[in-house]
Amino acid sequence: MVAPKRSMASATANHPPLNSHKLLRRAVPNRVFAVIYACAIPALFYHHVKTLLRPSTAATTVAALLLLLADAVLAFMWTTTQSFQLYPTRNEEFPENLEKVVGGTGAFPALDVFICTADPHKEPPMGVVNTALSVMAYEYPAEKLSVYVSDDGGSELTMFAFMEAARFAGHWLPFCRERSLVERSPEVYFANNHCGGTEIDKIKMMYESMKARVEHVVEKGKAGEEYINGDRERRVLNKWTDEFTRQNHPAVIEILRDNSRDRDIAGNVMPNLIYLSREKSKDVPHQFKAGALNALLRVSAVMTNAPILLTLDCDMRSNDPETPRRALCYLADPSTDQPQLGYVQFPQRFQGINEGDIYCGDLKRMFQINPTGMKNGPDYGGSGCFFRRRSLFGAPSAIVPPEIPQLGPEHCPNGSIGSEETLALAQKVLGCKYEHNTNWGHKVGFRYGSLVEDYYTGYMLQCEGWRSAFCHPERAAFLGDAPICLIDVLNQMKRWTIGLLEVAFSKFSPVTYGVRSMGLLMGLSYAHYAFSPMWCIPITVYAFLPQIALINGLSIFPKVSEPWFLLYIFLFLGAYAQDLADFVLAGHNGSVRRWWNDQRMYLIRGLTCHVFGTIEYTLKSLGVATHGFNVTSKVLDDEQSKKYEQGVFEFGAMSPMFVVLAVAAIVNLASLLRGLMMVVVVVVARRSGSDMEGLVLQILLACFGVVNCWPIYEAMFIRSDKGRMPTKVTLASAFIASLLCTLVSLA
Ligand SMILES: O=c1ccn([C@@H]2O[C@H](COP(=O)(O)OP(=O)(O)O[C@H]3O[C@H](CO)[C@@H](O)[C@H](O)[C@H]3O)[C@@H](O)[C@H]2O)c(=O)[nH]1
Ligand SMILES: [Mn+2]
Repeated sequence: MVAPKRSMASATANHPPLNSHKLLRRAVPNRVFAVIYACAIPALFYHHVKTLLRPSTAATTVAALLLLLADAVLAFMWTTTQSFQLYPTRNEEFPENLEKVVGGTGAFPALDVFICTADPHKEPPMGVVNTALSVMAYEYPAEKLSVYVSDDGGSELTMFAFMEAARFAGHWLPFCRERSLVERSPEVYFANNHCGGTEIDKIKMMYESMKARVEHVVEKGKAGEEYINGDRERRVLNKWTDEFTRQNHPAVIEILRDNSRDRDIAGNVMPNLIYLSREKSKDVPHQFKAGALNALLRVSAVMTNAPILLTLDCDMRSNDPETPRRALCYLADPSTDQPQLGYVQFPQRFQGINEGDIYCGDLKRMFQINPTGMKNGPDYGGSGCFFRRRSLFGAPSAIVPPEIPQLGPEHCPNGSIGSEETLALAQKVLGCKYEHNTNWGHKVGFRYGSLVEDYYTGYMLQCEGWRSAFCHPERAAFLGDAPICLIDVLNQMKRWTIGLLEVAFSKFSPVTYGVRSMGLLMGLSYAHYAFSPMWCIPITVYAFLPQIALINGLSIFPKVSEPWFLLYIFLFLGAYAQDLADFVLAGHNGSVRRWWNDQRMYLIRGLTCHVFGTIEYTLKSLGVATHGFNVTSKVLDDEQSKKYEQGVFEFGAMSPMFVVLAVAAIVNLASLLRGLMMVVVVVVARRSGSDMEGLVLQILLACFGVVNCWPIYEAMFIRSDKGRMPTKVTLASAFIASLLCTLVSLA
């Protein structure tokens, strides 16, 4: 599979390799294909110009102009995708050599783990607890491991859950180690291990009773007296006074486990576990997740200041206790460009995706395929990323020191994490006004200004000269929850659309600033995402224009007998075939069925979240509206889960996005029927098909649209369950569709 010439392993004369980086053989066909395709594109534009110059009616001119615009966007997007195709690589790690190279575990660097949560109702505390327990149980020296949980929900429910978890951890961690468990999230472990044994039963009961208590408290919205364990817990929960609200509260910081003091039931050191909720005030913008991460960055600097950090979303549990060692294969490798390696990104992988992955929840292209092709390493994905702390403080060559030395990456915290002095400073750096007139969010830490703070931060770090490494072991290092409800998926993508456009049209746009800072290919990679909302232009044009033209008997594409016809076929099939090949070759469930659903989601997004996100972005830029970070729900509704598992689309919500989808579905169906009728007339009347020749591409396109829209027809006309398309949406769409077709025919 690999071309040995370009392979680079990290071994030197002195030590065995920790990782290898190889160019895949498919680089050659990819490049050849890129050249051929690149020649076909100008031919298409030549054809467009010729069509435009021909004398024609107003309708055909408008159609030709729209097609030209759509194809120009497609050509731009194609160009950006080439940045992932020319250098496809594969990395491999050799953690078995780590001790030999670095020295024993005693020489491992300390590791601070950041877990973000923001809403106890959308992100159930038991899920967050499981994530935290799974990383506390990492196969890593406990005296070097600290887990920090940031709660932007400022919730006593989450606090309560963590006090319970801290106690349970004392039993759970030795249990995992003694048995060398691979699965260290108790929820998943107990769900998969039925065969008991007294000890397993005992700890399982302990877990179940903790879970019941936490869930009960969450349901009631308050920890009743009977759930509170001792004075200390009471004191902690008393911080939640009546004035304490989610948007307005003082900073809370609670050390739940302290590795200088606490031991598990087997007498081993336990990792630090720290809960914090930064100060919030309605008048001070809190910068969403980026703000939370910067608060974490500061508090951890004051307390432990580990040189390596791991960021995790609250639903991204560890699925492999060896993961930090894998990350060290890059971060501790003495033979790579050490000083420039800023972070190691593991792909976000998801649990509970249905067999066909109908909503493209895997986001395989974004998380698994594209990162392998980025020349300077992948972008930052928000979760499952090990950073070198130093990389968040300015370029590799020029450190940007924070406003107080205690926060700097080189500072050595002395004293215990619970000392009065440390806690006072921690409290101070959690203040909501702390960042005023500092570099936080601009030159230091996670970057502000985009709702996709992950993408933006990785981008800015790479512009500064940091590199990154992609680490994708066979067994997923982390597993998270993907939204399983179509409207949730679309709303998530709408938030991303807004965030990406914020970067695309900033002074740091990848096409200008990015290309200048990182070179053409890396600039294009980032441009591919920043401008991805532009997909909505060609997708909307191709979903409506040819179909409406067909209904009106207007030909807008070349005839079958013209050579241009073949050009269209090549461009379409060529792009699709390459896309399919990429998807399947990437492995990890790369079935043709999943690919088909993946491409359908591209079309759906193009008609919905990209359009609505762009509108919201524009309104925001004009100062008409604002938008926040709408946290994706991680709650699983039983009925919805069942539906999802069966692979049935869920439309049971009133949303303008569904109206657009339904209109497109109806227009495509009507157009296909009209086209087929015309064919039948030609055949029955035994006329020559020459006047049909110009409509063949349009009929094929309508057919493609209809096949893609199948779940929408089912939801509109066949299903009767709760997840069907609301009747109001269907009626409104039918009305709009007919209006659209009539208006055009009048024009
Ligand atoms: O004000 C906020 C908002 C969100 N979060 C946390 O951010 C994480 C991601 O939020 P989620 O609703 O799950 O967003 P997703 O769209 O699923 O997340 C993707 O997109 C985000 C950017 O939009 C990235 O931050 C994430 O890492 C990436 O997985 C969660 O742990 C939240 O608790 C906060 O801490 N504070
Ligand atoms: Mn998420």
